[in-house]
Amino acid sequence: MNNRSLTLALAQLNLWVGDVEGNVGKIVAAAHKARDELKADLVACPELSLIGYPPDDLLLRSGLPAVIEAGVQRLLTEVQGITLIVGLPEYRDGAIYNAAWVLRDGAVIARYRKQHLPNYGVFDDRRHYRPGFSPCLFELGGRRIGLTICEDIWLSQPAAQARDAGAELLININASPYELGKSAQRRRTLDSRVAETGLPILYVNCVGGQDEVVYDGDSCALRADGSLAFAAPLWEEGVHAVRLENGRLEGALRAEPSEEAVVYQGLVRATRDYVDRNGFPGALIGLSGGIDSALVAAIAADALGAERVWGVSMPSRYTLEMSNDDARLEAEALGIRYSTLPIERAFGAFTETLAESFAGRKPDLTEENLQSRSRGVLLMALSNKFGQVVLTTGNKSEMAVGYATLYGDMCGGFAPIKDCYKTLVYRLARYRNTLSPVIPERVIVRPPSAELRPDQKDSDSLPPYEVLDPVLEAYVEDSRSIPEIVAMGFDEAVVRRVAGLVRRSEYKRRQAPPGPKITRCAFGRERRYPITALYGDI
Ligand SMILES: Nc1ncnc2c1ncn2[C@@H]1O[C@H](COP(=O)(O)OP(=O)(O)OC[C@H]2O[C@@H]([n+]3cccc(C(=O)O)c3)[C@H](O)[C@@H]2O)[C@@H](O)[C@H]1O
Ligand SMILES: Nc1ncnc2c1ncn2[C@@H]1O[C@H](COP(=O)(O)OP(=O)(O)OP(=O)(O)O)[C@@H](O)[C@H]1O
Ligand SMILES: NC(=O)CC[C@H](N)C(=O)O
Repeated sequence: MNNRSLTLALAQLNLWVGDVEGNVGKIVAAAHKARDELKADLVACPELSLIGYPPDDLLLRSGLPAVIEAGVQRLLTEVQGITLIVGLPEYRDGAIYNAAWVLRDGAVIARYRKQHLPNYGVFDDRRHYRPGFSPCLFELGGRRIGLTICEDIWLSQPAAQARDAGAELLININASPYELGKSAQRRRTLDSRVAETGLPILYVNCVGGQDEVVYDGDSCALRADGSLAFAAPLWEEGVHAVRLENGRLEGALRAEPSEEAVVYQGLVRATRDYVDRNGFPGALIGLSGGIDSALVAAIAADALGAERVWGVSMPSRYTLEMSNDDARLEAEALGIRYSTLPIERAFGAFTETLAESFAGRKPDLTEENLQSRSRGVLLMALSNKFGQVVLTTGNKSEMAVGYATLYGDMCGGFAPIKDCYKTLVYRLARYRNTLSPVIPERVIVRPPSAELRPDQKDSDSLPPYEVLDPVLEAYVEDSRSIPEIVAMGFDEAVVRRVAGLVRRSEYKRRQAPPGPKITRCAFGRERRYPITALYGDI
C-alpha cells in the first residue's frame, strides 16, 4: 500500500424500511458529517441503506424502481467531495440484485452485486434477488478497495476473489441482526477472512428495530494482523472515523458492556423503534406485580420516556394485595401513569352470561382464561380509545409451551421480551435495577404465579425454569430430538412433556404479536413450523 493516509467513515445508521426519501436524507447528512467534521475520504453505509433491510415484498411494488432511481439521483447531486458507498436494490433485465454502488462527485464509479444470498433463519434473500458473481474494486487515494455485502463475508470466496483481483483493503456493508453471542461470532468470521486474505477489513452495520429483528450496529475494523482497530458503540447511530495511516488502521474502541446490558439496550431500541415508527403515542401494559410485566414496563419507560407509558393494574379476587402493591411501586419508581381497573365485574358478567350454557360443569381452565381475557378486553379498549399500543408481556419459556391465554394475556401489538427465556428475564430485571431500583426485590425473588386460582404457582404445571429453559433451548433452538435431549441428562418424562407442549402450542405462536429476536432461533419469521402436523420423537 502507498503511504497517503486516508479517513474512512462508517455510517452506522438507523434506516426505516420503505422510507427511501428519509433514508436518503440520513445518508446525505452522514456523508456531509463524514466530509466536513471527520474530514473523511469515504463514507460507507449499510446493506440496502436506501430501502432498509429486509424490504421483503415491497421490492415487488411496481412504483419502487422509480423511487430508488430518484434516491440515487439525489445522492449523486447532494453528495460531493467524498466517496459514498450505498446499498440499494438494483433492478436490471427483469431481475433484482442486492447491490452496493460507489458514488463519487456525481458519478457511479463502481457497482457490486451480492453473491451469497442468505436463505436461512430470518433471511429470505433468494426470494427476491438474483446473485452477482464478480468482484468489485475501486480506487481511493491510490489504493484498491474491494467491496462485498453482508453474507459474502461469512464465506471465504468473495473476499479471496477481491484479493485475487488486487484489493488491498476490504469493505463489507451489512444488515446483520443481533442475537446473543453475535458480536463474537462476527469477530471470528472477520478474523478468518483476514487470516485467509491478509487484508484489513472494515465492517459497517445498521442499528434499530425492524419488526422481528433488531440491529445492534457493532461496526468494526480489523487490521491485517487480525487486531481490532475500531469497534462502534452498540445500538446507537453514529458516523465513525477509521484512519488508515502508514498502512495501519486506527480507530476508537468501545468498553464492552455485560451481556445483560447489551440485551436490555437492544430490547429498548427495538421497542422504541416499533412504537415510534408505527405512530403510537405511547404504550399500555397490564401491570400484575409479576416480573414479566415489571420488566416490560421498565423497557417501555426507558424506550419512550415515562410520560408515554401507562401501567394498568387489573386485580381479581385471586390477586394478592402484595401484587397490587408491587405493581403500584413499580409504576411509582418508573414515574409512569398508573390506573387500577378491577376485573371482578367484567368477569362476573361473563360468567353470569355463560351460566346457563355451563350448567352442570365445574369451573376449570375456562374461568381462568376468562380472567385473562377480561384483562385483554380492558387493555384493548384503552388502546382503542387513547391510541397507545398494548405491549404483551409473555416471555420465550411461556410462548414455547403455550403457557399464555389466546386473546387474553397474549393480546397486544408488540412483545418486547417474547424471545427472552424466563431465566434471562430475571437476569435482565436484576441488571435494570443496577441502573436505578425500579423492580421491587420481592418481585424478583418470589415464585412466579399467574394468579388465576388460589395459591397458583407456575411450578404446579411446569418444570422449574432452570430445567425448562435448557430443554427448550435444545428442542427449539438446536432442533434436538427427544432421545438426544434425554442423553444430555434431562429426565425423559419432563423432556417428553415439554416437547409435547411446544408441538401442541404452535397455533398460539402463529397468532402472537411480533417481538425482537435475541436468540439464535426465535419464534415467528425465523422458526417456521407447521401447525397441522403429526410428528413424534424426531
Ligand atoms: N390447533 C389449534 N388451532 C387453532 N386453535 C386451537 C388449536 N388448538 C386449540 N385451539 C383453540 O385454543 C383454545 C385453547 O387456548 P387458550 O384459550 O389460550 O387456553 P389454554 O391453552 O387451554 O389455556 C391457557 C394456558 O395458559 C396458562 N396461562 C394463562 C394465562 C397466563 C399465564 C401466565 O402465567 O402467564 C398462563 C394457563 O394456565 C393455561 O395453561 C381452544 O379452546 C381452541 O379454541
Ligand atoms: N392483576 C393484574 N393486573 C394487570 N395485569 C395483569 C394482572 N394479572 C395478569 N396481568 C397481565 O397478564 C400477564 C400475564 O400475567 P400472569 O400473572 O398470568 O403471568 P406471568 O407470566 O407470571 O407474568 P408476570 O410475571 O408479569 O405476572 C401479566 O404480565 C400482565 O400483563
Ligand atoms: N443480510 C445478510 O446477508 C446477513 C447474513 C449474515 N450471516 C448475518 O447475520 O450477519
